[in-house]
Amino acid sequence: MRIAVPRGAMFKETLDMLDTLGIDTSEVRSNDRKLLFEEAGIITMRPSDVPTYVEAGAADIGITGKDVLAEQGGRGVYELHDLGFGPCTMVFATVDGEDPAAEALRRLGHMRIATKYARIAHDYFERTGRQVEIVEVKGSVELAPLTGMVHGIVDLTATGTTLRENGLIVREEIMQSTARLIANPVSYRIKAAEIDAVVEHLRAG
Ligand SMILES: Nc1ncnc2c1ncn2[C@@H]1O[C@H](COP(=O)(O)OP(=O)(O)OP(=O)(O)O)[C@@H](O)[C@H]1O
Ligand SMILES: O=P(O)(O)OC[C@H]1O[C@H](OP(=O)(O)OP(=O)(O)O)[C@H](O)[C@@H]1O
Repeated sequence: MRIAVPRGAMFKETLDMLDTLGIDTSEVRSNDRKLLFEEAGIITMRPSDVPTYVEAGAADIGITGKDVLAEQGGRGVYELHDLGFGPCTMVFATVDGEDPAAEALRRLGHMRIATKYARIAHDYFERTGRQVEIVEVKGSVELAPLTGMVHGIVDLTATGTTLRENGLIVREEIMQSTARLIANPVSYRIKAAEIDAVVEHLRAG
């Protein structure tokens, strides 16, 4: 069985979880640049690429954030288990101390929002009856409103440090996210016993 493992924020806890399944992750831990670990059956990548590899069957199962799955909605993968780690919240945030009257007026019109999560942001504002123009950025989203380029951001927060350090405050919470175990639908049938054993083990905690 091949497993798609996200590097970055969920990397260490993912490897700790795989250890509990009896998978030897020592080579992965000691190798920053290598991507495919044949013996352990692990391939490593950015969290947002995990659904792509799992959907294509290049990995049988994978670990990624609920936020990633929401943003990429409609992927052909099964979501098997909430792993609980990697908690964070998708929020709408703006510059602190802004004039409430100006904000109320703007809500009647058109807001410009910077985000890496265009679909989540678009759907959220549409659902709540507001028109927005989405400005897609690749990272450090918190910078965008400080330059006046946008009125607010939709981004993940965990400790709140990044927002605070940049003078931004949470206006609205959009969704909670944690790491999820996903599976390729064909693998889920062909390797049912193996994958079921993993899920059972995780459910048992
Ligand atoms: N404190 C956190 N901040 C941001 N993301 C977190 C946090 N804790 C867990 N996560 C999860 O980790 C993912 C982001 O991980 P990371 O920052 O390593 O990725 P990235 O380099 O931004 O890659 P990508 O381009 O795939 O989003 C999020 O999608 C989320 O599910
Ligand atoms: O609330 P905090 O604990 O401060 O964490 C939130 C920050 O972490 C993430 O950024 P990441 O490090 O993934 O970089 P990015 O902005 O380039 O995506 C996220 O986009 C926030 O910027």
